[in-house]
Amino acid sequence: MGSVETSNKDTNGSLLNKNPTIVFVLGGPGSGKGTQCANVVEHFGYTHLSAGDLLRAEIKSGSENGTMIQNMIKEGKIVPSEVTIKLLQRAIQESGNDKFLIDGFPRNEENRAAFEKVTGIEPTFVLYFDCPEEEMERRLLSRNQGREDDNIETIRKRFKVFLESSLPVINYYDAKGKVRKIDAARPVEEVFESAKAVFGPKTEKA
Ligand SMILES: Nc1ncnc2c1ncn2[C@@H]1O[C@H](COP(=O)(O)OP(=O)(O)OP(=O)(O)O)[C@@H](O)[C@H]1O
Ligand SMILES: O=c1ccn([C@@H]2O[C@H](COP(=O)(O)O)[C@@H](O)[C@H]2O)c(=O)[nH]1
Ligand SMILES: [Mg+2]
Repeated sequence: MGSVETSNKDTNGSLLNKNPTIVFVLGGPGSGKGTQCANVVEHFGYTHLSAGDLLRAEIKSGSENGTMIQNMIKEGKIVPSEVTIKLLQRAIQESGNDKFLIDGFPRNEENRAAFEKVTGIEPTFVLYFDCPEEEMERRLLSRNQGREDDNIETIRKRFKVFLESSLPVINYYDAKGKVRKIDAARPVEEVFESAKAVFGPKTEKA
């Protein structure tokens, strides 16, 4: 595993020069982050980067970190920041866009601090999909996408990690006035109406 690149013009110049809009999309497992990001992409022209999807693609690619990532995902654990941040940086740079929904990251305080240090970027705001555990559990158990972590044992571990490690990140940004909290326990269309209000008519594609 390599070290995290430090913030400087050579490694991050193109990222910083574009001064991208970054929205962190957070919420418990199964709260509907991916579902709503797809809607936001459609309406507002953002690029959706799911950290979990990038990690799963890394496993499939046969990367040297693949086995480690796979084991951590099976246990619901958080992959080291340096791995996830490198994948995000690469995806941002390859996208050609300047506005991003970063879904499911940062997952803990270390992720958050490392991302800000490496990229020099703070999110414009944080979209937080708030949903009760019973509803998230129901959704995950009927998702049927063949995810190795959608079983009750791993789901419980993921809920625990969310409460202990990810909620503090949301609280950190809340204290800075950056959190836009949405009641995600409603039908998809209603949740999206609330999300639309956050992004606002000014950024909607014609
Ligand atoms: N508002 C909703 N009402 C009912 N079902 C929903 C709603 N939003 C999403 N779902 C369904 O719940 C499941 C989980 O949704 P999704 O994959 O978007 O969640 P997620 O937050 O990205 O989960 P994860 O953190 O595990 O990646 C999917 O099967 C999706 O179709
Ligand atoms: O920043 C991240 C994002 C994800 N993980 C690991 O992946 C799984 C699945 O993530 P989803 O967002 O539900 O797709 C998660 O439980 C972690 O094990 C990560 O380590 N860091
Ligand atoms: Mg998801």
